[in-house]
This record gives sequence, C-alpha cells and structure tokens, in this order.
Amino acid sequence: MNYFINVILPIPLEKSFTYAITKAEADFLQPGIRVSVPFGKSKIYTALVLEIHNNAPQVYEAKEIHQILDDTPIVTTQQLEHWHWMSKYYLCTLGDVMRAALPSSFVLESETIVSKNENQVIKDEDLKDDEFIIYEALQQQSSLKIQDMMSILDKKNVLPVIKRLLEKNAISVQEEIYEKYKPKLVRYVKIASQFSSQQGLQNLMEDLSRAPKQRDVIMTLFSVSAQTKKPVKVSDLSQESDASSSIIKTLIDKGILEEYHIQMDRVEYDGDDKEDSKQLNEYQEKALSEITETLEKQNITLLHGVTSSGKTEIYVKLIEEQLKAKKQVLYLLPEIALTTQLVERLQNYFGEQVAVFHSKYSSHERVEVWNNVLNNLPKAQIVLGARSSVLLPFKNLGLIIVDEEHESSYKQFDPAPRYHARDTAIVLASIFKSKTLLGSATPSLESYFNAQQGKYGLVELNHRYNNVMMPDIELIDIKDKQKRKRMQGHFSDRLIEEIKETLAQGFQIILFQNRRGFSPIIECNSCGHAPQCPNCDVSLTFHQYRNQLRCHYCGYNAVMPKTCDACGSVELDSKGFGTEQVEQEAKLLFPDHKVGRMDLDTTRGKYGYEKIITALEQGEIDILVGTQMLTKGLDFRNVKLVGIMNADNMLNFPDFRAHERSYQLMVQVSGRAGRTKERGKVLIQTYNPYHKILQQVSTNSYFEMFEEQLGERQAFKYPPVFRMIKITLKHKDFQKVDVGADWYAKSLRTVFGKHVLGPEFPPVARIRNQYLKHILVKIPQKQSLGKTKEAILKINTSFLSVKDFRPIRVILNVDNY
Ligand SMILES: Nc1ncnc2c1ncn2[C@@H]1O[C@H](COP(=O)(O)OP(=O)(O)OP(=O)(O)O)[C@@H](O)[C@H]1O
Ligand SMILES: [Zn+2]
Repeated sequence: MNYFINVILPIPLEKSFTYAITKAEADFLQPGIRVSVPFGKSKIYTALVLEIHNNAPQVYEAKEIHQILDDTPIVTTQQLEHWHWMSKYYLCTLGDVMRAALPSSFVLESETIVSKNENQVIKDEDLKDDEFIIYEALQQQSSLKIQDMMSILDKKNVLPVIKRLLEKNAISVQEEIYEKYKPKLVRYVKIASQFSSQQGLQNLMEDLSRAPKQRDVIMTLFSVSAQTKKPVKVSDLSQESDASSSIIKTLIDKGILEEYHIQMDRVEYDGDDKEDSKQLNEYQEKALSEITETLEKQNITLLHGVTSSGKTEIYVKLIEEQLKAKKQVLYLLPEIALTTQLVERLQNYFGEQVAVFHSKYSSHERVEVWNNVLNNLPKAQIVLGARSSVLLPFKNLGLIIVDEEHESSYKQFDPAPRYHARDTAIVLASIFKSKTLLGSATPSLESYFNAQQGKYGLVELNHRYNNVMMPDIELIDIKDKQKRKRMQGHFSDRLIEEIKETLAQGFQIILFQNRRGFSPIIECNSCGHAPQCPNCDVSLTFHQYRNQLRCHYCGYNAVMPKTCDACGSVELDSKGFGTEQVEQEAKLLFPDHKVGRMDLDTTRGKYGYEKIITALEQGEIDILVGTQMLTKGLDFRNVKLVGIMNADNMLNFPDFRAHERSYQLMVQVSGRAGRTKERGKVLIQTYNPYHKILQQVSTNSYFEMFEEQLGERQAFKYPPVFRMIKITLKHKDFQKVDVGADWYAKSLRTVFGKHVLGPEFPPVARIRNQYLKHILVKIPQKQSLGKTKEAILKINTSFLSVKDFRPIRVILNVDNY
C-alpha cells in the first residue's frame, strides 16, 4: 500500500498539497507535526501535516518529503479545527493562517535568512559536523539564506540542521527584532556625594536656609533613607515631604540631588510578594454572580460596566476559579504596549503563572510562550496577549476574557487572515466547550445587539468603585467662544479656568486631541496649493519638531519648504491642529507646569509608553496631551480633569461607525478622570454642542446611543443588522483597477442585486503608488453567510481567470468594520 500526507504549506494555496511517505513515516506521523518538503522547481518549505492517508493525488505525482522535523505535534488538533474555521470564515487560505499563527522560526523555508546569535557563547564541541560548518560560515558572513546553506552543505535536507542550531540558540531567524516586554523604569533620588558627609550636609543646610521647602525635602530624604535603608523613589519623597515634583526637580537641576532609574522587570517576574485579590464590593459581587449564572446557560456573556467600576477585579476572581480547576485562561487586550499597568496588576496577583504574548516579540520569545502553552506548563496558565494570542496552542482552555471588547484594534486589516480577535476567540472557546466573557464600558454595537437578541448573556455594572460619581461633563460651544473672543489658540476660557483650578488643587490633567484624519496640513494662502505625497493621493502632514512634511500612509518625508512650490509665495499656513500644537500652546499658557505628550511620535523610542505613563503616575507631568492611546483602560490615581480639544473631527469622520466610535472614545477618555475619591470633570469643546452623540456622552446614556445608532443601521442597512464583506482591488495602473472593478461589481450585482455598493475610490485612492477601488457587499440577516461567501469566491475565480485582470490584487475582507 502507498502512504501519503496532506500538508499545509505556509503560502497562499487554495488546496492542501499531497506528498508521498513511507510506511514507517506513516506510522510515526500525526497531524500537527512539521515536515520539510520540496515545492516547485527548487524551493523547500516547512509544511504542517494535516492528515495521513492512502489516496494518491489524481493530477500530479506526489513528491517525497525530505524529513520529519518534530517528534510530537507542535500544533494541536483543536488549533487545526480553529484554523479551518478561520480560513473558511475569513476567506483566506490555511497557509495564511499558518503563517500568522506560527513563530517565524517554526516555518523555515528556502528564503529564510538566519544569522549568528552574537550574545550566545557556543562551544565547538557542542555542535555536530553539519552544524559546525554552518556556524563557521556564519562567522564569515553575517547572514545566510537557507538556500545558501544547501549549497554549502551540498544537500537539500538542511532544515533539521537549522532547527537544531535554533534550538541551541546559536543562530536566529532574521526578522525585525523588537524589545522584549518593556520593563518599568522607576525614578529614584539620592543626595549628591559631596553633601553626604557631616560637614557637607551642614553647609548645604545653611545654603538652603532661605529655601525652606527645599530644605524640608532634603531632611525628609535623610529620615526616610535612615528608616528604610532602601533607595528612595521620587514619588515617595514627594509624598512624604509634601513637596511638588518641581521642587525636587530644582534640587536635581542644582546638582544637590542625583536622580537614577531602576528597572522593574515585569516579564520575568521574580517577586514572591504576591498580593491577594481584592475583596469585591457589593456591586462587583452581584455582577460576578450574575456572570457565573449567565455563563452556566450561555457560552458568551457581555459585562457592560462603567469606567472604573472595577471590572478587572471581577476578571481576577474568575481567573482564580479557572486556576483552581487547573484550566488555562486567555486574557485578550487590544494593545499590550498600552496596558503595562494591567500586566503589572495581574502579575501582582498571579506571579509567574502569567505569560505575556505579543506578535511583535522576537521569534525566540514567542517560541518560548508557544511551548509553555502547548505543554500546559504552570508558567503559562494565564496568557495575557493582544490579537494574535488567540492563535496559541492551548491544551486545556477554560475561559477567554476579551477586555475592552469594543476596540477596533482587535481586527486585523493586513495581511490575511483578516480576522477579528474577539469573534475568533469566541470560536476558539467553543472548540474547547468553554466560555467567553466580553467586557467594556462602551460595548461595540454588535456585541450589545447580540446581548439584546439573547445570543449573549448581559450583565450591567453601573457603579464606579468607591462610589465615586461619574465625571461631570460640560460641553463648550467654541463657535460662540470665538465670536466673543474668548479663545486663546485652541483653548476656551472655560478650559483655561478649569485647568488653572485643577493645577492649584494639585491634580493632573489630560488633554485629548484625536489625530485621525486631522493632523496639520500646509496650505498656501495665496494660491491654495497644499503639498501632496508623490506616492499617495493625500496631503502631507506638517511635523513641527522635525520641521518636516510627512505622509502618514507611506512614510515619505521632505523638508518643510520655505515658499509655496506652486506659486512661490511665502505665505504658507498650517490648517487643522494636532497634539503637537496643543502641547505647545499648553506650555505657553501654563509655563510653570510640566506638559507632556503621548502620541505615535513620542512613544516610538525605547520604553516610549513606559516613560510617559510612569512620569504621569509619579507626578512628573501635570498636563498630558495625547491621542487615542490615552483611552485604553489606563488607571491614573490623580487625574481630575479631562479636556477634549475638539469633538467635531471625530464625529464628522466619513465612516458608518463614526458616531459609535466617537461616543466610545469620549466616554473612555472621560473615564480617566476622577477615578479615586473626588469626582472628575470633563470639558468637551465643540462647534456643535447640540449634537446627539455629545448629549449622550454628557449624560452617560449608552443605551440611548445604542438604540439611536441601531435605528440608523437598520435604516441604512449596516452592521450589526446587515453583515458586510469588502472587496478591494489594487494595482498600479489606474485603468486596470477601474475596468476590473466595474466587471467585478457587475458580476456581484447579478447575484446580490441592490446589496452591492460601489465600486468606489476611497478618499485616499492611491497608496504607495497603488490605486485602490472598493466594492461592498451587504448581507441581510436572513441570507446565508456560507452561500454568500461561496458565490463571492466563484466570482473571484472567474475574475482572476480573465487574463487582463490576473495581475490585479484582490483583497477580501469579511466583517471589514
Ligand atoms: N474590590 C476592590 N477593592 C479595592 N480596589 C478596587 C476594587 N475594585 C476596583 N478597585 C480599584 O478601582 C480602580 C478601578 O478599577 P478597574 O481599573 O478594574 O476599573 P475598570 O472597570 O476596568 O475601568 P476601565 O473600564 O475604565 O478600564 C482600580 O484602581 C482598582 O484597583
Ligand atoms: Zn505617501
């Protein structure tokens, strides 16, 4: 009898591929084991076994595999089931899913580039002959393609050698290497050495006799360090001596105090000082028991709890239960980098049982987490991760928590699989017959709709922890303020007043400026010309701190011109405003206070987010200006005022979800105010204070917002009432895209009639020199999703079989919102 395997190759093939194996190999192999295989004329790939059988392929002669790479499966059967669902639901190939799921060092192929691991000492005698030859070659050349190694070793079968070298950590697969999970930097101070002697100190005290506050700080520092015999944190010193951070800063600037940083490493949690979880208050208790109750009857429950109601502490209780039952828990977050606070909180409770996972970690670290999860090790009982952690090899998954379930970053846009992590998580949980809890203060319309329809359980939590009142929200009409000349730059008199008062009380302030589609562009006052990106159909954005014009789509940049390129006039003006400008104005308005900024530009560097979040936590920033980043579940103790600089640009964004998203953003950012004792205050500046969404934000009326938006979605046939699939055609030739899109849309119309929208060029119709055209298919509730997708795929195949259209890239995006 002949033996064959079907495998997934890490490339977008519509079908799985068949290879021939021996009987012995057939006895050994199982689904989920990797093999190295030849493909095409000269390529080799790592492939994953799907099934073992006796049926020779009909249309081609099956090639033999090169080698088996694993002893036991590295991908579980549950994963394979999950991948099948993803590929079917999101209209992509299994190869696409495999590539997204596996760490890159698991999928070696002829094009993979490896290099020597510089920070690892490898003894020659630890290497086998083949390994040694490759290792030595890598001492000569900084990197090699696997193809090169095939010629160096003069054999095809090199993947096992590479695999062993990777396991010995002698080499690594080249990729963008990201920082490991960012350690928190804590700021400490000590007395400069020249003052630490008895005499030095005496002189210093005399010098400071006319600066009593500074003297107090020094005295406090002495007594605290004498008592604790430990390094003293800036934040502790400030609290103990009741001195503002600016006084401490003065002492540092004078050279009397020296500051230094100590890293608090959070990935490798070392502490034994685990905390017990908190005792829930009555509302949390009630919510917890309702969650448990609904989850007995239903697989999915939505926890709608207002900001700062203590949802996280409820999750902690649920996690504890799972751990007791020896089950794994997946805790999904929209973005790891922004949630260092949460990582820390969970590690305080669960210590090293928490594994943090992020697709941007180096492959080596991803492999580590992968293996720990696969082997169900104690140190990966709780996986805390962003989107891609739904693709990990869970063995015994008991519960998935999707925190901030409304966040749009759960959806992957590029490349395929274009999956939504929340929905993919729900399917994963159901494969394990386990449960999913979605949580948010501002649920997405689709989740709340599902709850209303009875598809999900629903638990509401309407009290802030500590019974702090929801922030007091005031709308400010800036049109009126402008008319009455009550604006200074972008700050209304009310906002300035409130900021002053808040600063005087010693509280902090967050100023929110949404950047999306609203960065400053440059326009010539004489001829109206605005500099454009040469690769994309979009105006360039002005970046003051570099004096540059940049394209936010492709990264193109140029020096800011002194005169208009079109007419030569010097009257170039910036329109619109971004965080940078708000920051600058705030500095001028409040010169005695420290203003910080948190956006893509200031958080790019090493420890970017960390530094800013820590600085705010430690009271080194009085006013923080920022973008959306500020909205994601941050928990600051001392922020009392939130200012939203301009609400209108979010509301006017051309997208069917613009109103829902604006509501979510504003409520979330407002939720950062007044989280401890005193009620917070929020000021929203707008040209249109009577806008319904703003009224709903100011009265915290989620349900009203939901009903009204749902009405509109019904009227205009949008999700969650209808479903949507977006088809994008892409090519560098405008004509091709245009003609192709017409053909495609016409074919779709023969099947779906009026439920096809477009084709239409998007607002930015050319990106990186590629033209884009969109077609939308709307799917009524009663229409079968499966059949709809089949019909689309059929049209897609006919389209791509037209010779003229073949070079066009077609992107299918299911649930593209
Ligand atoms: N039972 C409790 N005992 C003590 N402190 C609590 C308790 N519950 C919540 N807190 C504290 O209240 C604050 C707010 O809680 P948490 O961050 O969990 O709110 P949240 O509902 O997740 O808010 P958001 O949706 O705004 O992120 C936190 O600092 C938390 O430590
Ligand atoms: Zn561009």
